[in-house]
Amino acid sequence: MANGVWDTVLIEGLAVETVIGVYDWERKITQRVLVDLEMAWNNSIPGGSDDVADALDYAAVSERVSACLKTLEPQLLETGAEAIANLLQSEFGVRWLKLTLNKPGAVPSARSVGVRIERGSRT
Ligand SMILES: Nc1nc2c(c(=O)[nH]1)N=C([C@H](O)[C@@H](O)CO)CN2
Repeated sequence: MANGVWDTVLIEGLAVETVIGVYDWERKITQRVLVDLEMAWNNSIPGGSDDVADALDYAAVSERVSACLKTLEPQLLETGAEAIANLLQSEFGVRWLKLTLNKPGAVPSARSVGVRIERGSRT
């Protein structure tokens, strides 16, 4: 555990309206995807400096994640999840993340359906 980063930055329930789905009718409409993110970050540094430049800026991440899903218009939630994980690692330097994409309403008899992935390492 020594030298590992166990702090995280959270985004919960980020709502994104985008074209998503495998069926023809789904390619003609937008649907709501809910994004939940937990991202490893050493929060002791911004906690000491009080400078957002040292923080993982959840506002910037939210904007980028939303733009990614809107541009990608994926068929599968899995495709969207992989794209988000890749951009968080390459553009924001996030070393570990847990990401959940929910598509409420996709299965009317379920409260929600979705996928969850975990990428990277905290050590
Ligand atoms: N594992 C997945 N299963 C399904 C997905 C998906 O993205 N990942 N998508 C669909 C359809 O688009 C569905 O949401 C339409 O109701 C079906 N299964």
